[in-house]
Amino acid sequence: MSRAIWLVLDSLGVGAAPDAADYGDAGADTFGHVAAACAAAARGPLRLPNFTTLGLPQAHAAAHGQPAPGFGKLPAAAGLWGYAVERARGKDTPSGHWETTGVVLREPFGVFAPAEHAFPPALLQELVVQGGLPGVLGDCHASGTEIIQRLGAEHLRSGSPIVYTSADSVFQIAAHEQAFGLDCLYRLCELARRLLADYNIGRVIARPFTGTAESGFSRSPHRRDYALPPPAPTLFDALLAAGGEVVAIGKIGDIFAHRGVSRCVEAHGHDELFDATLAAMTQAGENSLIATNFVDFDMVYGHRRDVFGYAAALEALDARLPELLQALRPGDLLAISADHGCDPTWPGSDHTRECIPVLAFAPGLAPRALGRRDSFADIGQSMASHLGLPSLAAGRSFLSPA
Ligand SMILES: O=P(O)(O)O[C@H]1O[C@H](CO)[C@@H](O)[C@H]1O
Ligand SMILES: [Mn+2]
Ligand SMILES: [Mn+2]
Repeated sequence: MSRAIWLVLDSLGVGAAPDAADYGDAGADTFGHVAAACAAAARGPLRLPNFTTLGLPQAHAAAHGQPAPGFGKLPAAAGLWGYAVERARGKDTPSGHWETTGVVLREPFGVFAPAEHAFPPALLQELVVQGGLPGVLGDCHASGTEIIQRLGAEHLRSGSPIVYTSADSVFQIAAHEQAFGLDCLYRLCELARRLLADYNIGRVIARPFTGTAESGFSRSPHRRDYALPPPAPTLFDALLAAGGEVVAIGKIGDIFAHRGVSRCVEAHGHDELFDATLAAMTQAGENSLIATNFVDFDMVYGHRRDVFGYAAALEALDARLPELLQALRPGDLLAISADHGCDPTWPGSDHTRECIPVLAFAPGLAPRALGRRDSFADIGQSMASHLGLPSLAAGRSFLSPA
């Protein structure tokens, strides 16, 4: 009789991965650099008392070799804490989430090179013809908030949607929510998903925005991701097959292409996501997994290189952790991790190849250091073992005897 609650702090890396140099990310450290910026600023060091109880700064210190600035004397944690390296080659959201649930990607996703024209002309031509478009704008690597300011007015004049990508395996389409229409944008993304069948691109993402040239443009909350499904059964599939329940909160459903999910809960912003997690914890029965992705760390702060925004979001989530800890029942396992880094002090606007924190807490579980885990899959394997499921294809449980 058990339940698992898995919180993904999207992009909260705890230091460069051993192979970070292959990604141009040697020295990246999302948690450490946020902590360092705070310790050096008038606002003062990061205050994370509850994450410290769970072992987050301890996990960072283990991965990085020394405590982050502002975390000199680290107390003993009350749970299990360590860090994990990603076996899949990639630093994107689906690779990280899927590996955590037992599916290690053998072939990395395809990406579009940062050339003057990022996309193959034949692909764009098909999109224009089949989509009945006057043309497309963009066709480049870009930050999503920047490109709508740059091309939003031209999009309104021409009716041509803005297509762009990043170091992630994504084909993103930005269009005005009212002028272009949300349904038209979603349909266009479905077409793009079909046209990309041979390109192994992880996600097509609809990026609707609102506003005018005069007032400026801003993205609406109606983003929608069209992801490839995981190439093999995940922890979610295993739990469903065993008659359990999987509650996917926020982006989780999209990331798994809605496979292995019993119920999706839409929520925007960390407070809503947190509230939805608490609500699911009161409703979910035995043999259930509640998975929540806290996306703003990545989308609102990491990619935007907003280091103090990142810090404030961490502190805000920390302040709410006691509510969640109090909601844990005997038999519940809380696992907290991340999916990649997105160091807000790093050049550019892309993810960073980093180790992730591995935190686990359960009533009655003796605290312990987990050290370095060789795959994110150890987290899923541990949840599988906690839930009494057969072993997943990858990962070593840290709950079973070594
Ligand atoms: O700059 P925006 O549009 O937020 O893009 C970010 O979000 C996408 C999905 O994670 C990636 O392409 C990343 O670069
Ligand atoms: Mn992510
Ligand atoms: Mn991202």
